[in-house]
Amino acid sequence: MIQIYNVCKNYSKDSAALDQITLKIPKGDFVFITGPSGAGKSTLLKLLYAGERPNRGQILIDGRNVTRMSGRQVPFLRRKMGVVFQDFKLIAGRTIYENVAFALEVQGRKRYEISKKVYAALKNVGLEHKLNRYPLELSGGEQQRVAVARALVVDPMILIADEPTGNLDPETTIELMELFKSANARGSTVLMATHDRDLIRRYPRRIVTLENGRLTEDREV
Ligand SMILES: Nc1ncnc2c1ncn2[C@@H]1O[C@H](COP(=O)(O)OP(=O)(O)OP(=O)(O)O)[C@@H](O)[C@H]1O
Repeated sequence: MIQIYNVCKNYSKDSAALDQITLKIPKGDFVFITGPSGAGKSTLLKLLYAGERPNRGQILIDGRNVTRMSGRQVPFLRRKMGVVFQDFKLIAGRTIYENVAFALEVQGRKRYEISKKVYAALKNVGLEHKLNRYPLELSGGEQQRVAVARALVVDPMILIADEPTGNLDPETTIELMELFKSANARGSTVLMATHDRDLIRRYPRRIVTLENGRLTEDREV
């Protein structure tokens, strides 16, 4: 369960990126965060993985107060999360295998367990045959599928995706949505920021709309 109470975030004194946001997201939900450019979508997601801190308000994830977490506790919070970005954010100097294995290595998992899980995660996105390649040798759609494998390899409690389909063609977008749907069916709570109205129509889910940092709509379709 994610509980967001009265959260405000200002990057500068005169404008609020988020203004008094209150939101409850039960375990297993699939939520689209939508709204115009600059509405605060990315900021809201960043607060959840402690990439930014709110100026006011509280965020509880599974009963733990993210807003009060020390820097040392943040990596433990992130172990429960998979994050996917529009620009993939793969490490260029590491192979596909190494990119996906990284999160498990940080968790101190055993070598054979890592290789089993990485292979399964890459197979799930149809890229097990490219595990020795480097990110820049792959197409954009393939790179995003690696990023999804990296996010899902930890069996995340929460999958956070910030405009993940922004650089993808329509077919790859559908493949990615199907991967998110099955992760959700396996129990991950999914939060996905998107501008894409067609996508939201195609995959009817809970829709949270932000405008100018305010929550203007929260509906289930
Ligand atoms: N690091 C930052 N420093 C200063 N201002 C920022 C920073 N990040 C975001 N902002 C501002 O906060 C507001 C919300 O930005 P945010 O990126 O959360 O919006 P968004 O809805 O995700 O937009 P987009 O759809 O264009 O990505 C905007 O006015 C933006 O300019």
